[in-house]
Amino acid sequence: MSNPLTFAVPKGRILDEALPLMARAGVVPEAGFHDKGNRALSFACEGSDMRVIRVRAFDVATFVAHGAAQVGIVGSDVVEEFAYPDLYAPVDLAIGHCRLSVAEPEGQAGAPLSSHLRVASKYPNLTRRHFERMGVQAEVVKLNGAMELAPGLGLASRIVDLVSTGRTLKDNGLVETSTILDVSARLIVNRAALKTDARVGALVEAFRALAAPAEAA
Ligand SMILES: Nc1ncnc2c1ncn2[C@@H]1O[C@H](COP(=O)(O)OP(=O)(O)OP(=O)(O)O)[C@@H](O)[C@H]1O
Ligand SMILES: O=P(O)(O)OC[C@H]1O[C@H](OP(=O)(O)OP(=O)(O)O)[C@H](O)[C@@H]1O
Repeated sequence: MSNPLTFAVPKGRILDEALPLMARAGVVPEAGFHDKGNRALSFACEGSDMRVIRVRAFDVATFVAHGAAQVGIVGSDVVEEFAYPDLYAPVDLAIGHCRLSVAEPEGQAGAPLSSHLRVASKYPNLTRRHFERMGVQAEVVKLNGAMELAPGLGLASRIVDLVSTGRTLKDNGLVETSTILDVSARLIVNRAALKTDARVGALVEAFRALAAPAEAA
């Protein structure tokens, strides 16, 4: 029998929307996966030679790019930030919608950009690339959360972070000044595994069929 196929999912907010899609594609982790007290990170799947691993969102891309997992689900923000050559994102799952945006303190918005800026973000590559396109050199202060605090505490003049409702920015006195990327969750696969393991191609087709818009009746 072949090795189990490893499917990586992020442990946080995409998961609730991803699980029903996964079930329709035949990926159903065993009951223990849903037990909040269970500290296991790897779960067998019902009726298939597959296992689901639960990791942090950025690590989903790393596991799949290195072939430690063959398939995964992750936001396009993460796919674009890493731009791993061995990672292929063939299906837009149309869940986990948000956007990656620049934000700054309310009173400062609209002021001209200087040629050098300090920006706080969890996305150093996308941030640098965005400001480069505008002829601005951005020094990125890498944070892993609570970016919204940075401008008020003098750590950076701007932030680049995910925005959905806009509530977090508003509650922290910031305004969105431009959008860098519209984000949704993607099915990702390891390119080599796609070529060598027919189960990977079959999963891509199963998710593609789910994501395709329903045909008019
Ligand atoms: N406000 C939001 N609205 C919708 N989708 C979001 C929002 N914030 C993040 N996302 C999506 O969810 C992903 C984060 O997923 P998740 O919360 O599972 O990560 P995590 O592994 O818990 O994160 P962390 O590494 O910060 O602990 C992001 O990469 C993005 O694609
Ligand atoms: O526009 P909103 O609907 O307010 O959502 C935006 C917030 O959601 C994300 O954080 P998350 O809740 O995932 O927590 P984190 O700070 O741990 O990343 C993001 O980093 C923002 O802080």
